[in-house]
Amino acid sequence: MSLITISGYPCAGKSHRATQIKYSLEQRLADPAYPGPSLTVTVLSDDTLNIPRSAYDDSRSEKPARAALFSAFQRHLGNNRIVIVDALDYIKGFRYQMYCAAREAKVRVCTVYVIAPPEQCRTWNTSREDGRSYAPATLDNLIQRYEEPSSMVRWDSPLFTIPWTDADVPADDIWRAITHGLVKPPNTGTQAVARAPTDALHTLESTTTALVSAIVAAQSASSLPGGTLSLDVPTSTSTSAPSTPPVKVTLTLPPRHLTLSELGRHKRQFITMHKRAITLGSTEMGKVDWSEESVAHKFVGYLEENVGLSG
Ligand SMILES: Nc1ncnc2c1ncn2[C@@H]1O[C@H](COP(=O)(O)OP(=O)(O)OP(=O)(O)O)[C@@H](O)[C@H]1O
Repeated sequence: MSLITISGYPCAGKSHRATQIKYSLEQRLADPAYPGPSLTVTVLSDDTLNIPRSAYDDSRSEKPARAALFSAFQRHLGNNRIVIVDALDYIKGFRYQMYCAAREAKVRVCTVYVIAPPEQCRTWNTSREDGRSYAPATLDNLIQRYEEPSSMVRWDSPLFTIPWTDADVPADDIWRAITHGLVKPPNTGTQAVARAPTDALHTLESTTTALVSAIVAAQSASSLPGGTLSLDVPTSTSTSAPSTPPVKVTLTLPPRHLTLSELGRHKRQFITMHKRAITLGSTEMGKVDWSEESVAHKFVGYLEENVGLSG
């Protein structure tokens, strides 16, 4: 019935907030002053799935961990549940993917951004007594790669921001969002299809090519390598109908210049991975949405994961 996605730096206090939110929701569910259907609140986290913090030490172990979280989330999305995904959820593409699945399941969504300064996260990580600390280098790396949620994008909104200094969570606002907020119907952009559309391969090729060209152009226009790039990716729709805006993406790159051949290699790998899904209708991460916007965001997520680690 509802999805609450928690996102924040490692050791920023996400589980602490998830516990507060769960408690506040359960209080309201038991209170006749808040009439409504009978719901259960389920928290999904690395801990409930027995994923150790060391899974984030490298991309080989991180990917299956994320896939496990995503499939647990899909299994739990149901009519009588409020699902709280208490995880790093630091990749924009991953939050987008959960949002698409939630819309497909016609559930209400909201995102909770748990904020703590890096220094505070390091302190809490060091003083942690539950044996669930991150390796210091992993913690720093995750903070560096963290993609902040934004209330300006539909997959992160409504967005509730909780600073580390706040004693409480905005329980009433969260309650309203997930019990009375708009249930967005699946649209052409988020509807997963049983079979890929016939132009899926073309979309894969053209969107990834456009994105690679936009990265190359942005790199040559910038004096410093790396950093965060905001790109407009032209799509076939925006090219043929100028009133349709290009897809806007933000991409965080490692501090070095990416060559066209490296980007081309990642593009080919991404296409190969997804070609299989054209025939199967899904990947290990679930059904595939073949819209140009979705492909662009997925490719951005793929590049951020793979380019950052291959340098
Ligand atoms: N607001 C807070 N005040 C005091 N200590 C806190 C606060 N938030 C978190 N901590 C401490 O930081 C540590 C990690 O907290 P928590 O598990 O909530 O963080 P997390 O973001 O869920 O971590 P992870 O990234 O490992 O999932 C715990 O030892 C906890 O006591």
